[in-house]
Formats: sequence, structure tokens, C-alpha cells
Amino acid sequence: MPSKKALVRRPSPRLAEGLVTHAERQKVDVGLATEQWEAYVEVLRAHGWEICEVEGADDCPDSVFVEDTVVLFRNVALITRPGSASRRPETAGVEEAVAGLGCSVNWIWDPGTLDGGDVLKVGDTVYVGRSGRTDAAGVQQLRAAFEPLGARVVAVPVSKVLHLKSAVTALPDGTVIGHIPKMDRPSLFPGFLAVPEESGAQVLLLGGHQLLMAASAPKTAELLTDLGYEVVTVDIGEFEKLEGSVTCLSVRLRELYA
Ligand SMILES: NC(=O)NCCC[C@H](N)C(=O)O
Repeated sequence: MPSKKALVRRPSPRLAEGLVTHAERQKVDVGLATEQWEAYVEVLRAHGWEICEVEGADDCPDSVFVEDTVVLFRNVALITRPGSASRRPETAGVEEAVAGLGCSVNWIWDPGTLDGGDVLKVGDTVYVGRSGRTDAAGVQQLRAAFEPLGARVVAVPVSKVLHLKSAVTALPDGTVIGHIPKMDRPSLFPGFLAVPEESGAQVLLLGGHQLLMAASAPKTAELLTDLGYEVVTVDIGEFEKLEGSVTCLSVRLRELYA
């Protein structure tokens, strides 16, 4: 049986000090953020995901954005080397967690950098953003890790947002969705659908035709509902202030055979 596990990591008490790159810094309420995170985790659990909580990293303000620390392809967990040095201490706990779940572990090495938020899988195609956080060596190392496993790796320039998945994700049928004003090259994606809101570009696949989206993108939720999807929304406003989204708060492990 394929797995349905989701890695998450509780917000650090220092969350409000998290990095902000493309947005104006706003005050973050850590108590409210923790409530929003708990509600997010509850949605995953309610949709059949077994929650695997990585031990908290209280000294790392951005550690809740667990997606950036590891990329899964089949049963291989590629531990990243985040582009921001302040986030590198986050990976040790994640490595321990995925090894404990039975993943084969591989690593992005110095001098390469790669953030998991730059990696979008659509079937066996792996799009990787060449962004402010992921460099050319990181892209090369990702290719070397996943192409032998059958991945087709496509590099995508990203200059207007933090990560590739800040502007582009994919629906269950493989249609890539994105917010064009935030994309460098929409033409790189076949079967592309434009969405009207920036945070509408981020959908997390809950399974079947169910999608998790941020409450901040009601027009896109309406568009996707009209296409026959069941959309569940969560308020993740405190994380959005730090350029986070629904995708970056978890890592789903779907190809572990226990
Ligand atoms: N994958 C993601 O979208 N990660 C969001 C990371 C936000 C965090 N404040 C950062 O700048 O690294």
C-alpha cells in the first residue's frame, strides 16, 4: 500500500523573526499562527493523512516551513541545503525524521543550494526553480539525484517571487496553475491554467479531487470548484506575512511501502 504520511513541524516561538524577501515586513502573532497551524494539521488529518511531527527547532524562526528542507522522489528523500544560511540548521531534525520513516536519504552538498519550495513534481516531471534560494549547482545536484530514478528535470527561472511554488503548483490531473504576473516564463508549462490571485496559485492535493487552499484566494477557489474540485480552505494569514503558503507547511510522503 502506498503511504499517506505528512511531515509537519510546530512553529518556533521565534516565528515572528522569520525571513521576509519580496514582501513588506508585518507583525506576526505567534499565538494566532500556532492556532492556524493546528487547524491546518487537523485538515490534513481529517483527510486521512498520518501526521508525523518533526521535533521542533525552537531556535529556527522559519522551521515551520518544513517543505524547504527535504524533497521526496519515490522513496528517496533529498535533504536540501537551504539558500539562506539561517535556515540550514533546520535540516538535521528532518533528516532524522525521514530516515526513521524508512526513506533512502541523499543530500544537496556545499556549494549547491536548493529550497524545497522550488521543486514542483507533476507525475515524473520535476520542475525546479532557479531562484534567489536555489542556485545552478543545486539544480545540477537535483538532476543527478533524481534523473537516475526516472525523473525528467526541467529548470525554470524564478525572479519575481521567493520560490517556484510561490507562483505555480499543479492540479490532480497534472494541469499546472499559476499567477502570470508573478511568473517569469509561463510558456515553459504545457497544459497551463492562469489563476486570478497570487495565493490562488498554491494548492495542496489532499487526495482524489480534494484541494487545500488558503482562504485568501476566494476567486481561485470559486474557479477550481467550478472545474469540479472540492476545495477546502484554511486561514494561514500569519504565515503569508512571512511568504509562506499551504504547500510549505508540510511534506507529503506518498511512495513509502512499509
Ligand atoms: N516553500 C515555501 O514557500 N517556503 C516559505 C518560506 C518562508 C520563509 N520566511 C523564508 O523566507 O524562507
